[in-house]
Amino acid sequence: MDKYEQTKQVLNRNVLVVGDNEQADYVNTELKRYNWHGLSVSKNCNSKELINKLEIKIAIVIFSITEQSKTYKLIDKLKSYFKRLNWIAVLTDYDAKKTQLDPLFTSYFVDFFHFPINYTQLSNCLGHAHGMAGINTNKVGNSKQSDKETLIGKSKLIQGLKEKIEKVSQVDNSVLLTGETGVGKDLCAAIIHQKSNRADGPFISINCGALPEHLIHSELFGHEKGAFTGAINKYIGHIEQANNGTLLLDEIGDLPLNLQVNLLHFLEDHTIERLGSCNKIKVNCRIIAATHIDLEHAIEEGKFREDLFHRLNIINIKLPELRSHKEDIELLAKTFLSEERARKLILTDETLEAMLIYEWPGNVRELKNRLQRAAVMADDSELNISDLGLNSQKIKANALYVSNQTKHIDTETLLAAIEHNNHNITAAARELNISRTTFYRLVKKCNIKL
Ligand SMILES: Nc1ncnc2c1ncn2[C@@H]1O[C@H](COP(=O)(O)OP(=O)(O)OP(=O)(O)O)[C@@H](O)[C@H]1O
Repeated sequence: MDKYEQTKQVLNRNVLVVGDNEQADYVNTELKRYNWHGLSVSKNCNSKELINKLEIKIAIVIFSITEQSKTYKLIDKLKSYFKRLNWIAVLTDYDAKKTQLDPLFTSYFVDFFHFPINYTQLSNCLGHAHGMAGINTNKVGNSKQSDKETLIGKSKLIQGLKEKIEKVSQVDNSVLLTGETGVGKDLCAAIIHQKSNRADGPFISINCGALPEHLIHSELFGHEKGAFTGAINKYIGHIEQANNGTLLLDEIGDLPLNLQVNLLHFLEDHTIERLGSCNKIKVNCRIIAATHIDLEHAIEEGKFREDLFHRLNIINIKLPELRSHKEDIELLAKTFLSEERARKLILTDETLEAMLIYEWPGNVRELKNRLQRAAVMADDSELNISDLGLNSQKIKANALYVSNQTKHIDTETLLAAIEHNNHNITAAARELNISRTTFYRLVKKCNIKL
């Protein structure tokens, strides 16, 4: 790198600030005093808003503690644009005595702040994260191969999964990928596409849970100019964009019922109508749907159409939780670390042991995030347990929860959690530290009527 490039890199102190306008503007103004240039995006950011900010390496997201899981989804979505972004959280309503941070929190963020912000500390933290991200980006930029998606793991479960993927890629039927959050459903969908004879076509992915209900219809099916107030231009929807390729419908369980009908029609006759038009357009795309919820239970609850389920479920692949193939943890960890930075990072025996005891509720995503965070935070080349944000208490508590969960969380405990959380299943599952899928399974097993 010549002197000019070096200077440019030092001066390039850009930081993405994700949040509501007023808060983001306030943070940006303060950061300017420390020579940081904040580029704001809203929480409903679209691709146009993001595309000219791709050079950024660090980001701040401002959110309330009640929005933790929503924020993780947003970060996951942004990851498809910014592959190597180091995230810092700013909480609007943190109270050290009362606030309970979600177990996944430390796997998403390198650090967190709350109002009133100490901007000197925030600036130092940004400096550190920016420097480390610089090293990461250079490394990734050199390796074309890293763009290729691969499933890591030598266990029987992952080998079996690879074999299924191989078979499924050779046919053109719809596929339903199920499994807990972070087990690699999106990754498998991308691999199926890459291995199929549609590989030269587009791979389009849409998260049905991340879009407001009134936007999903036009996002999926497109619209004509003037179809509704605000439709200034024609818009080609995701299904049409995926013509000759593959469309991944992520979080299919969140698709509103009325759109489930439209999707079913599409799967039957492979034609769509853009909003505001009666013309049928033929589209040739393969559908892969993914969900971490129990769709059969959603059918019983009247939230998911049975006919659509059977259409999508022609091939069903259930991805294993990381805790059921712990023998892959070392390989996964070493591979992720080797992608992280130029300097070699070593896992000590003690760290590895702790990683094998921990039950990874957020699965491979959590493992990857914790290692990315550790790569930024570690003071030397040996990664220890605290660099991973795992202390021994947390590991034991987590192991206990999961072993309880797999043995017996009794009816009373389930009912109490449902009651405490005003029938909010996500919150009740979180209280018991189990996934929603497991929660529904247990509810079913205990014959509890929700
Ligand atoms: N076996 C694996 N080998 C390599 N990387 C993996 C593996 N499984 C998951 N990952 C990585 O873990 C992260 C999470 O995976 P992915 O987004 O595919 O999970 P998911 O099951 O779709 O989660 P969600 O239900 O929350 O959308 C990604 O970065 C993915 O590349």
